[in-house]
Amino acid sequence: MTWEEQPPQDTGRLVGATAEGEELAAEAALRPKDLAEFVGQPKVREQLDLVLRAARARGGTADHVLLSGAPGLGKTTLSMIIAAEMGAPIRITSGPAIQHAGDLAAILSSLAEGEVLFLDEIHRMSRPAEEMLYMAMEDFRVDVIVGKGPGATAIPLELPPFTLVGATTRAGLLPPPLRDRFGFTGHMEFYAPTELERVIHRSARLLDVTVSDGGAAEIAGRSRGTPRIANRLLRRVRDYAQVRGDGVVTEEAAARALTVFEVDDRGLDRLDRSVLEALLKLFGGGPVGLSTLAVAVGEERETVEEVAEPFLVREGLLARTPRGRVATPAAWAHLGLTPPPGTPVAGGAQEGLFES
Ligand SMILES: Nc1ncnc2c1ncn2[C@@H]1O[C@H](COP(=O)(O)OP(=O)(O)OP(=O)(O)O)[C@@H](O)[C@H]1O
Ligand SMILES: [Mg+2]
Repeated sequence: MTWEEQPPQDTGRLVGATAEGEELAAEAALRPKDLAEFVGQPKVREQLDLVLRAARARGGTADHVLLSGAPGLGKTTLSMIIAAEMGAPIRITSGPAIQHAGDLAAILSSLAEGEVLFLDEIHRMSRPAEEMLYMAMEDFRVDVIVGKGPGATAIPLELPPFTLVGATTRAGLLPPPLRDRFGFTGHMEFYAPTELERVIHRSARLLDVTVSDGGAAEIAGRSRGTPRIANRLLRRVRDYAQVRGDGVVTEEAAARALTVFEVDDRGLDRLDRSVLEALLKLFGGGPVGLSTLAVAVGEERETVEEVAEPFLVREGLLARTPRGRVATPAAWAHLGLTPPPGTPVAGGAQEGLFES
């Protein structure tokens, strides 16, 4: 994928992992400000803590950091924490915003010493900008090209030392020379339910909402391992508790609210359930081709493949096989249906049915 192409977005879904518009302001208010406040990701937290402490002790600038992980897991939040922990200002931009090398040169040449440059969606930067970045990261220098054709000259420009923090949801798409120039890569994992409960309790305090332990657990279980979704569900459950209850988010209020908003106890929404239901009820659990499945649920192929399926696969409810999509026993159980006799058993039992 290059910077021009965009995957289908899942914004507008209550359980969508991406965010835009007004929600970004709501999110900013809930961002942890330092590493101690940042919940979960014990490995990345410990590694970053060492990297930053060492840099501070040396009185220098921290090495470049690459943060990779699915949307909503805290990459932007961590980049701001890195700046805060280093006592440095932060400049925020993104791959798609930098189309020409000149755009990048302008940003780089205006950085202050020690400043953190946060480059979101770094895998979507244009090729010429990427090449300029290599030299900037390694030698703190860029060559600014003046003029065109045979008369063009490269004017070297010294840069102050800075820390590049790159974020990507697709680390595999980064060219190796770029990946190699980061001193440290933090891989963000999906959060465990108990970690999400802590995120929810923390956000509830900031939003001034009372949430019981049961209420937090109920929301956490439906949040798909993602703090962004946990915070969003918390806001909707708070609305429900305020209008239909006494404002307190109990286990029961949370379960009822999320039933109203059609997010089931495993975090599946209407789209996910309709894909699963079609697979089970119309096609006996598969295998069925993606296009047929998409027509059956009245969605675009890409929507089914890129918006609904990844989570269903991650949850072990659906498998992609060379012969088509297949439901797992867990899918039948989740929808409370009994597989017809002779249904292929998932879990690799049938040879050739599942991808290696
Ligand atoms: N570890 C955490 N502890 C508490 N809150 C968190 C944590 N991680 C993320 N959040 C909250 O989740 C929301 C989304 O986080 P953030 O914007 O950092 O995700 P992201 O990885 O940058 O997502 P994207 O890939 O869409 O840019 C923010 O409101 C943030 O406060
Ligand atoms: Mg982000």
